[in-house]
Amino acid sequence: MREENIILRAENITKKFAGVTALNQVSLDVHRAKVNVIVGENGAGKSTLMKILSGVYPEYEGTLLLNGEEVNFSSPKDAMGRGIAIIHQELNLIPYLSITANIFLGREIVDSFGMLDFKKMNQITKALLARLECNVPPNTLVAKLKVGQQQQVEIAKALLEEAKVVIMDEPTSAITDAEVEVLFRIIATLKEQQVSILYISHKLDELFRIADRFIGLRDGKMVGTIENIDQAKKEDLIRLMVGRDIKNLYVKEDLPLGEEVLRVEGISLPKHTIKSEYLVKDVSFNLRRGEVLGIFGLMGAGRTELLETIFGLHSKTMVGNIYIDGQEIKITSAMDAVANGMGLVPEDRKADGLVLQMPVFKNVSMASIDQIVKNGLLNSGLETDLAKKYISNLNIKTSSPGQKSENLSGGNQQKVVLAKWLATTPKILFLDEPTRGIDVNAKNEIYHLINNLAKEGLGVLVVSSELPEIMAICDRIIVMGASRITGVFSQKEATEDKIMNAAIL
Ligand SMILES: Nc1ncnc2c1ncn2[C@@H]1O[C@H](COP(=O)(O)OP(=O)(O)OP(=O)(O)O)[C@@H](O)[C@H]1O
Repeated sequence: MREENIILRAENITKKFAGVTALNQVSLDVHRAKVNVIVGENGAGKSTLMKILSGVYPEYEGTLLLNGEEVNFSSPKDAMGRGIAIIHQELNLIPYLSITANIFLGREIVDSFGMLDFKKMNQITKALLARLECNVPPNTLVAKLKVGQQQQVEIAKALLEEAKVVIMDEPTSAITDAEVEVLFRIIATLKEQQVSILYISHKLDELFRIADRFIGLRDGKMVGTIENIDQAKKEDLIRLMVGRDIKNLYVKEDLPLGEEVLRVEGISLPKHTIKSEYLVKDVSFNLRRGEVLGIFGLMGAGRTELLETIFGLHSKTMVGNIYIDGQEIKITSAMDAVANGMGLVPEDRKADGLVLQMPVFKNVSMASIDQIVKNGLLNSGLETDLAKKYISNLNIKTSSPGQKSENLSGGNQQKVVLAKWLATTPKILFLDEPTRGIDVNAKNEIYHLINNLAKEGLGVLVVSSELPEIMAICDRIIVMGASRITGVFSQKEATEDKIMNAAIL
């Protein structure tokens, strides 16, 4: 690669946190006007590296060169001023400001009287949004936008600063398939405009669509690159990430099923705003011990709302009946659900699953107080042992059980939420997108774990929007479309075509 085609170079970058070396002598090049993809397992150091490149962490060892010139960014603003923008997984917009106000925050245009020139700012915003195929009026409040559109606003912000390098950290984790297509077109246009992209994602299929090259990180070290994408196979990518082949990507064991553990009949959930419309409409199914039942649907199909309704989170507005072990029960809160042997691993781990400020061991034990209280006193030995067991079983990468949960990598935070619910030893487990943000190796581990839970007699209900995942791990698949059930398939009958056709009914 000729020097002028390298926009950004990292030389021997080391970053240490208390007790953890997140990056160890990492050297790599970012190629100009290419999609440079960073791959690696959970905790490999990808996000830490992106944060150094974008000025979030000004303190590190080693050297950064931008267009051959040494740089040291003191803040994200400083990096942005030098043409490096980052689009974080959790978007950073202010919901109750307009798109224009968000885009121009801190660099507002004023007219000759010193007044904010909204006309001009709206015009520029409109033009930026048009470049991104987003036709929403610039004065729309950000709170009213879908996640995909909010991401487009973040990209528009980067374009306004004429960013030369745009860093995207798992940009497709919360957007619809249609929005992913728009994002990929935007990336292609940015490349034509000589913008360089640094991209992180665990979705291997999408990476093959957009990557120009792969850079592998493992345990904080740079392990190599794949430059010749056309000839690369999925196995090559997995080897780069994990350091070995993962043979036999998981397929569910065919286990004998036990008695019915859960049955729901006629579950409906009206919308708060318009009572004649429904988020969940007349859903009935049963779940047996040892069964892994999948719920597939496109975004907005009502899958998450269905799980929440059964779990007692909408008890005031729901209708329908719930039976556990053949007995009808009324569940009016999450506490009721837990007392009746249910566990729910939610989709949004930061909002619903994890207290980020708390150490790992507290998050693990939080829903299992009865197991760690002896004679009315909390037994901290039992509490730590419980955490250690799950840290080991789920292979959670943390410097110690006492580490603050917010310091764990995204994928490892997800595993802590899973541990919290497994520790309650439920008989019915709801998993909502359990492997979002989880690397290919850990995904396999989680699939085996689900299988083992089923073997022990749990009934498992899994919501997933990844078709290959749902087809590999479930005995039976319910498809939802427009708030109702539109198809049910056994693992043997299910094909991608049949499931997709039912989902878009
Ligand atoms: N602020 C922090 N304090 C302590 N340790 C940290 C901090 N930030 C990251 N780490 C640790 O550094 C390592 C690398 O984390 P990083 O978030 O960069 O991984 P990642 O490759 O982005 O993982 P994922 O795919 O799960 O998002 C992990 O072991 C993590 O626990």
